[in-house]
Amino acid sequence: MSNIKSALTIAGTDPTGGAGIQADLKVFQEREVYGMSVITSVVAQNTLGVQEVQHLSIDFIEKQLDAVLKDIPPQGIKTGMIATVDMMKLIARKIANTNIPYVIDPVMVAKSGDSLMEEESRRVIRDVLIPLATVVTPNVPEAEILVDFAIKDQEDAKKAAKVIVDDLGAQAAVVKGGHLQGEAIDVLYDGGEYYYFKDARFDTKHTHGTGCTFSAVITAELAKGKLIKDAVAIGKEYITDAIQYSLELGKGNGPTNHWGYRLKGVPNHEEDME
Ligand SMILES: Nc1ncnc2c1ncn2[C@@H]1O[C@H](COP(=O)(O)OP(=O)(O)OP(=O)(O)O)[C@@H](O)[C@H]1O
Ligand SMILES: Cc1ncc(CO)c(N)n1
Repeated sequence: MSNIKSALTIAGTDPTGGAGIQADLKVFQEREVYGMSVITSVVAQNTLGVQEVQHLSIDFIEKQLDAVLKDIPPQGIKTGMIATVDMMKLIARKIANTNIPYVIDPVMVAKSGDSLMEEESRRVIRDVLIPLATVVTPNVPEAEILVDFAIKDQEDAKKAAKVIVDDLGAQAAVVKGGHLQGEAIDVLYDGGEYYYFKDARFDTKHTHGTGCTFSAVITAELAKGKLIKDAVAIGKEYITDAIQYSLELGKGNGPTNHWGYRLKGVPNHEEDME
């Protein structure tokens, strides 16, 4: 079994299982890579929002990272919620000297509107972590903060992806269109070409954890050795199916659900035709 591929997520938690570490591990399992996790912050949250956050100490995050990296080096790494500057600097130091594909989901604000990152960290993620990234996967509000201009349409999203690569130093960037109007179109720029990933938009509020799930698929596929554009294509197809079958669980925004699609049940949500 020496050709087993493993992936590591470094992120915060969601005890209701729809976002963060829990969502990432479910995706890794679905994509048939061995999933591992390092927790940065423990988050009391659910489908309604974030109630409280407790950060783990830098020392303890470092111990977790060493435990994994010295024992089972992964073929793909992703980071999600990294709330503080010190956490970012530690992670940069640990990842900088590896050649492992690295996906950054620059989680700043939860869908509920709750902040998941300190203000000062927004500059540090841009300056310290993004230059190390194989792929960065911002949503529109996150991309706006990273590039410092407003994104109103696909042309702006394209410009933002180019700035993240050419000026900020990532190998590739996908600006996700979930927050724009119309079809759900994500734009990938890899330093050479633009690729557009276009799919149906579903009329549902059950989209908790879509960003985590999408970036975890990309990480799993990079771990298997896929090209960036192919990994993103698989991520897009997966998240579209998982949103179509997302679950009316909880009192707020329910989680995505890929096995619903796999089992070919009746779709839970209709395509948004407007
Ligand atoms: N209603 C929808 N129907 C279909 N696809 C969607 C919908 N909303 C988002 N997507 C897709 O889901 C993926 C994640 O995009 P989104 O912009 O929602 O991420 P996000 O805001 O980072 O998510 P979160 O913060 O909840 O984890 C993208 O591929 C996007 O195009
Ligand atoms: C821990 C965590 N990471 C990311 C998100 C993004 O939605 C969330 N809600 N919680």
